[in-house]
Amino acid sequence: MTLTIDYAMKIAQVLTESLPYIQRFAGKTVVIKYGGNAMVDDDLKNGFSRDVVLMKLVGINPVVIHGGGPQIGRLLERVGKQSEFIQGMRVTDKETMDIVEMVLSGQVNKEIVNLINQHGGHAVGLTGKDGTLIQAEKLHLTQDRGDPATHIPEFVDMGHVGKVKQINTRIVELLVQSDFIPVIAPIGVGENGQSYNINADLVAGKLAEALGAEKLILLTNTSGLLNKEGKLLTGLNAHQVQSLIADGTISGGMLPKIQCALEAVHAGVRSAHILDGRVEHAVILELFTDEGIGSLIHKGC
Ligand SMILES: Nc1ncnc2c1ncn2[C@@H]1O[C@H](COP(=O)(O)OP(=O)(O)O)[C@@H](O)[C@H]1O
Ligand SMILES: CC(=O)N[C@@H](CCC(=O)OP(=O)(O)O)C(=O)O
Repeated sequence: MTLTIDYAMKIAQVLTESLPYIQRFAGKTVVIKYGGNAMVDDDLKNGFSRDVVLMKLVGINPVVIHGGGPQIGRLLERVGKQSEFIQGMRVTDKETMDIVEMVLSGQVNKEIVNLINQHGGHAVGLTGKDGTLIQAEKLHLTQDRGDPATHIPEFVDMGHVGKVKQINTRIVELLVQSDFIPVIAPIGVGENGQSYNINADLVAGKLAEALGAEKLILLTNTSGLLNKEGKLLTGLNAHQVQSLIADGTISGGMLPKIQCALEAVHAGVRSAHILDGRVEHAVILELFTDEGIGSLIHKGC
C-alpha cells in the first residue's frame, strides 16, 4: 500500500498527540476491568489485547481484571440452572460457585492471557487464590423489600458471593516488576480456603486502590453512564452519583461499577472511567487522546 501524504501526516499527528500522555503515564499502573459484556467478538478481543501490549511497551503497567458474567450464564443455562441477580450480583449456590470458578479461571482467564501473548505481550493469569491475592469474606447484603410499613431492610443470603477483605499485592507487584502483565479472575479466597464469587468491578476498584493505580478503567457494553434519556454523563462526583442511584437512573450491573469507581477515587486513585468496550481501541482512545471517551468519575467536593 502506498502511503498518501495526508494519511502519513494524520499518523504523525496522532503519534505526537499521544506523546504527553505517554510521558505522563509512563511507570504508572492502570487497572483495566474487562467486562464479559465487552468481550463480544474476536476483533474487539484482539483490539483490546493489542492495546494492553502497546501500553506495556510504552512503559505503562497495565493490570487486567476480567469479568465473564455472560459466559457463566451460558454454561449455567447448558446445565439447566438459572441465576437470580440482586443489586447487580449473581446469587451463588455451591454448584453455581463451581461453574463460576471453572468458567472464570479456566476459560475466560486463559483466553485473555493467550490473546495478549499472541500479540507479543507476556501475560500471566491468576485468580484471587494465587498468592492469596484476593482475601475475601461472605457478603452480607440487605435489601429494602422487608415490611413496607416499617421499611426495615431484610437480609438477603447471596450464598458464595464474597466481598474483598484484603488485597495482597505482592504477587502482582512481582509480576509487574518482571515485565509481565497480570490478568486476574475475580475469585476470592476465604479464611478456610473456600472460594468466593466477587463482582469483577468491585475487585477492580479494590485492586486499583491497593496498587495505588493512576487510573481505573471499566470497560462495559454501554457508552458510559447514561441518564434516563440515554445521554452520556461525565465528570460526576459522589453527590451527583448518589442522586442518580436514588432516582433509579443507575441500576443493575451499573451499580457495582459506580460504587467501585467512587470508592477508588476516594481512596486515592486519580480517576476512574467507564468506557464502551464495544468501541475498538477504547482504552487507547481514553489514555492517549485529548478528547478521551466515556464517563469520568472524580472525587469532587
Ligand atoms: N445509568 C446507566 N447507564 C448505563 N448502563 C446502565 C445504567 N443503569 C443500568 N445500566 C446497565 O448496566 C449494564 C452494565 O453492567 P453489566 O451488564 O454488569 O456489564 P459488564 O459485564 O460490562 O460488567 C448496562 O448494559 C445497562 O444495562
Ligand atoms: C457476584 C457476581 O455477580 N459475580 C460475577 C462475576 C463475573 C463478573 O463480574 O462478570 P461481568 O463483569 O462480566 O459482569 C458473576 O457471577 O457474574
